Amino acid sequence: MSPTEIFFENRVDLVAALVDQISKLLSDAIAERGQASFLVSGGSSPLAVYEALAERELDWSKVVVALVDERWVSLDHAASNEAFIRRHLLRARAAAAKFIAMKTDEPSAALGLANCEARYADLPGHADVCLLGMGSDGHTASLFPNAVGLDVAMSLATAARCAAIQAHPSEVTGSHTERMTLTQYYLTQARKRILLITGADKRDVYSAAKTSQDFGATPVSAMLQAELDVYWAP
Ligand SMILES: O=C(O)[C@H](O)[C@@H](O)[C@H](O)[C@H](O)COP(=O)(O)O
Repeated sequence: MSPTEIFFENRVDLVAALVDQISKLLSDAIAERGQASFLVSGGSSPLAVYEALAERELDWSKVVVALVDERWVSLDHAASNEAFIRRHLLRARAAAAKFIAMKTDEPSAALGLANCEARYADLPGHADVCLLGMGSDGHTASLFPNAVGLDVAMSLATAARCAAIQAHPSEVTGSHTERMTLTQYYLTQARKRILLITGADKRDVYSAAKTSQDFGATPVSAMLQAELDVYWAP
């Protein structure tokens, strides 16, 4: 199986097409199953997508939005993915959506894991839409290269949905090495997986990741083994 590549000449066209696609998937899920679930990434790439989606007319009260990953910081911290999603997606019409946060009161992701898993148990076995990003180091979600906890997070031997991660400090992680992530297992259960990447550098990282079998060094490669739509623009 190889990824379906949906490449654009510019980011404006990419955002318009992706917003149309996600709204359609969420509306179809509501029509078919009475509710929709949307797994969302942080990072900078999806900002314009969330801003536009929030204005879309769909029955947001039937949508559950849940994080793909989180940095272990409080809600008032600039690096909080929860704060990012609340600010850019859970506003306007989308303010009516339900939201599942990852950060708990426990001092570490490992200690918060049981609580986080309990929250995510409210989601269906197959989320409807999962929007992923990718870092220049080949991470996706918070599946970071050679991180502590990566083996558990990428193990397909359990059906756990959440995993605690300690990434190595790098230019990409900065000081935010303590993370919670959805597991590879639960990410790949989503009915539609979308990888959003922009820029020439990330296209090169993606091209190399497509053929890599070293999932520990390039975790996004594992996601590229399953069906996935890749949205890219320069
Ligand atoms: O919170 C996070 O760090 C993410 O969810 C992460 O996996 C992100 O999607 C990539 O790092 C891409 O980030 P950018 O969009 O900022 O390049």
